[in-house]
Amino acid sequence: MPVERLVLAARAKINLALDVLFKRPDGYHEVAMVMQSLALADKVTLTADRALSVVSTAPDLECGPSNLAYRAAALLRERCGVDRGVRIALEKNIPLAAGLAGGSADAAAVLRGLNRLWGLGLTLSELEGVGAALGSDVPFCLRGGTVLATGRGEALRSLPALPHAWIVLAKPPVAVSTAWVYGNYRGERVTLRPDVAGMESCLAAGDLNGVTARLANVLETVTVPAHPAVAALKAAMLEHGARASLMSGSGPTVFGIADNLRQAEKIAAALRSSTDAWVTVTETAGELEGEDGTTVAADQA
Ligand SMILES: C[C@](O)(CO)[C@H](O)COP(=O)(O)OP(=O)(O)OC[C@H]1O[C@@H](n2ccc(N)nc2=O)[C@H](O)[C@@H]1O
Ligand SMILES: Nc1ncnc2c1ncn2[C@@H]1O[C@H](COP(=O)(O)OP(=O)(O)OP(=O)(O)O)[C@@H](O)[C@H]1O
Repeated sequence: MPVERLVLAARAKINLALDVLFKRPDGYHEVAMVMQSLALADKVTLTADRALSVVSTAPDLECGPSNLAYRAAALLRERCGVDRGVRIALEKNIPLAAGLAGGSADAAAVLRGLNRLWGLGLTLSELEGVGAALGSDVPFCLRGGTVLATGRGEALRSLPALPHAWIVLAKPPVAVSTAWVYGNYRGERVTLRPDVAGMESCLAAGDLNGVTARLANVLETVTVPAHPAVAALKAAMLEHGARASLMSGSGPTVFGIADNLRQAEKIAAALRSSTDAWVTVTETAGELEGEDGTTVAADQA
């Protein structure tokens, strides 16, 4: 029976390391990043339809042709000469404009799902190529796990999985534009560059302490002065017992690494008096592949 409906997890990411090497002639910045998937996820439901449409649980999110999930479906349809549509329902659990790649994760889930729903037979590497045309974080969101991303973020090499870690996320009530952060980046203001090679060695050795000791993100030099709440949250994470804390991506979300679930819940509870906070856990790429069990046929929908 052909698949008529698919339910996919669109997982959030954090950047364990983010270095900016130089500004390229095409306007993008050359980066070196260690990226990590989280269990925190939007739920993306794809239902076969004649037209292309998006609905979402987030009242502030534009669901028309500018939505990244819509753009992903439209681009794949055009590239593969498909004459069908799809109804995309987004249950948004990842906060918007947070530095957690929520939109990119939705786009990646749509590409992965439509590859099956429309029977396209594209490889992961072909899907990553389509994803790169939508945004620099989309190829990573397709692959998942623990990954070294270079180029503008689209050139990927999978790394040994980060040892399972409990993560606390806290987002100050401000939205940060990624383009603004890169546009205001000045390399000369950076005092601490991430040791990406050292972090890779720690991952190969399964050394979580070594990874946490090397967390660094040069984009903090742009976002923190504009939003002091980010620095305050980083300090609060440590004060309440996190092993380490860092801003994710272009921010403003801060993540902390906790020793266990109990401690993570305790840190999140303490932070919730002043801001939104979530507890989640790291995910491996294998856990992403295992989602086929959520497929439902049309008559069960
Ligand atoms: C901050 C990160 O989220 C870290 O993972 C990514 O580097 C950003 O990825 P993204 O949101 O998918 O970014 P894109 O949608 O490709 O680009 C948004 C804007 O950010 C800037 N940008 C992005 C990526 C990059 N390597 N250099 C840049 O200068 C560009 O001005 C671009 O117009
Ligand atoms: N499906 C989507 N989900 C969330 N945001 C979307 C989506 N489609 C388009 N957007 C737009 O993209 C902007 C950035 O949202 P997103 O949640 O992806 O940010 P982010 O977490 O900072 O991403 P990144 O870490 O990749 O820079 C939002 O302000 C929103 O207008």
